[in-house]
Amino acid sequence: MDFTDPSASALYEAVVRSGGDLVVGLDFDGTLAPIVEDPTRAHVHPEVPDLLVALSEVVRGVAVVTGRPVRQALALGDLDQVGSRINDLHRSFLVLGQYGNERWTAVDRRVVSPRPPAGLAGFLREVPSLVRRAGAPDAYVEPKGLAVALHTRRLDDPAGSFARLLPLVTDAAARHGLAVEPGRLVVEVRAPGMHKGLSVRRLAEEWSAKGFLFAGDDLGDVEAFTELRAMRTEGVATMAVCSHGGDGPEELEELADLVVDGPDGVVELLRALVHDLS
Ligand SMILES: O=P(O)(O)OC[C@H]1O[C@H](O[C@H]2O[C@H](CO)[C@@H](O)[C@H](O)[C@H]2O)[C@H](O)[C@@H](O)[C@@H]1O
Repeated sequence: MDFTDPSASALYEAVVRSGGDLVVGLDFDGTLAPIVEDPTRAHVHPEVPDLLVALSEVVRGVAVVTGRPVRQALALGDLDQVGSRINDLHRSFLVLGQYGNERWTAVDRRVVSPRPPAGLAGFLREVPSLVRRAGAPDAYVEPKGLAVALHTRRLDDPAGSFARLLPLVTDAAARHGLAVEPGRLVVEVRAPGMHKGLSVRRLAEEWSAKGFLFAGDDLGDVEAFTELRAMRTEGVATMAVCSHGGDGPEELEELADLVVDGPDGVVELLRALVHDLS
């Protein structure tokens, strides 16, 4: 792997030195799977399944940490099958869904999840009026069990619709005691209190990580990147990788140690990691 930035190169070498004590956390959409118009058709890059298995053999653990419900990520990423293969090798693999609220491990093979937040049913009743008032009546509404995501990517004016929808949704979510998670032409409403930063911290503790590499592409990954910075001051070798593409947020790029070119770039990096750790 060629690094143009010497500080990224030094961080990568430190992460590689953590070897068998390294944890790799990977976001799903925009990181393992290219962004597509229809969220039900977001499949992982074809090399991802084999790479996750190969990676699991040379690191302490591999985790997919996503805003998606676990079951969706398992289906779209063929991750159930990946989990079986990794389990057969007696290595560690898990999927944390809905920003860490749901958990699935290759050993237990069942989704552990809390109940939907109390305010969600009330918020859902308001959705038709919210999208109408935002001039986005055809926004795609993605029910997620513990949350709901409102997508504007397939509308005539995706960015304008998103900008009009966000304040209305933020106000309604607050009235129902819910949190708002804006993303790439999507705004999600969910329970407060959990985010990818906490997920990263707990994974590092669970797997006694001496190194942690995390790759993500969206605002929902900001807390994970921030947590990696904190862990670095505590002596853990960390690297935050931004999977750059199209409408991804500048804020994440600014926090990143390395910016790669979308899922293709993530795959190239994971390939290098497997090679350098073997
Ligand atoms: O944490 P992630 O794995 O990145 O999940 C975040 C959200 O991703 C999905 O939406 C995004 O990807 C779609 C498919 O490429 C795209 O159409 C949409 O515009 C993106 O925002 C997913 O649908 C959401 O539920 C996730 O929360």
